[in-house]
Amino acid sequence: MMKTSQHQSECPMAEPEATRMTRTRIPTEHGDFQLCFYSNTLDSKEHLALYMGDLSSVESVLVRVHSECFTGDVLGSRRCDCGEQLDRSLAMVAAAGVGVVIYLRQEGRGIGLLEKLRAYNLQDQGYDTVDANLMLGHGADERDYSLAALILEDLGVPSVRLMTNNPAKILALEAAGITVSERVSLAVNANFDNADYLLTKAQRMDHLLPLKPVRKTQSAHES
Ligand SMILES: Nc1nc2c(ncn2[C@@H]2O[C@H](COP(=O)(O)OP(=O)(O)OP(=O)(O)O)[C@@H](O)[C@H]2O)c(=O)[nH]1
Ligand SMILES: [Zn+2]
Repeated sequence: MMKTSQHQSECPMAEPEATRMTRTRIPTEHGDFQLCFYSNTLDSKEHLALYMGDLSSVESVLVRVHSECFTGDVLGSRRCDCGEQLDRSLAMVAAAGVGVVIYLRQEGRGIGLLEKLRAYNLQDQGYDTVDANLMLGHGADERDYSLAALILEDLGVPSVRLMTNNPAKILALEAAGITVSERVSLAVNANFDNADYLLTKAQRMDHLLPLKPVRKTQSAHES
């Protein structure tokens, strides 16, 4: 699908558009995915979608809308649950045979990597993940899901079974025109390094997390 944005500068209120630039096969440990690269008229980031199977073969498609986390996704940082969630969502799509993982470049809940790293330093001084963002002059969560909705539209996916623990993400996708027929839990095990962070997400950001106590005497390398 090709959409153009030639009138955007003349009309600042124009609806955002996403354009699939190319698609290629990516073999992973979970099987072969199709990777789609999107350009868009909202920002200059490289948003992506990985999918498997015939997306028109099911009424409601298993979907993960993942927000970029360099530290968690690439480095395997234990400060958060992102890397494990990404891996688990790919595995769940592979097990289902049909599904999509959208990879939105909204690092640090939209504040970017530099500011997220500064927020980590504040968290090491005792502030939680919400207050650290606020102290840096940001909102607690600055993400926007309109591009995820456009990507789903491009893939012909109007209805999703969304892998998430975040009720705000469900509401945002529905506001953008996507039907969320079901929430599929994507909880991962807490570890010594992310237990407080997950607790804050449950208590201050309403994430639906079944939290088990983590022994504080545990080594940082145990789970
Ligand atoms: N600003 C900030 N961003 C963080 C922090 N920890 C993780 N992130 C970012 O948070 C985003 C992931 O959001 P989460 O709150 O973990 O989860 P979610 O996507 O809202 O919800 P789920 O769908 O359940 O995963 C990624 O962009 C991470 O880079 C933090 O302490 N501060
Ligand atoms: Zn993370």
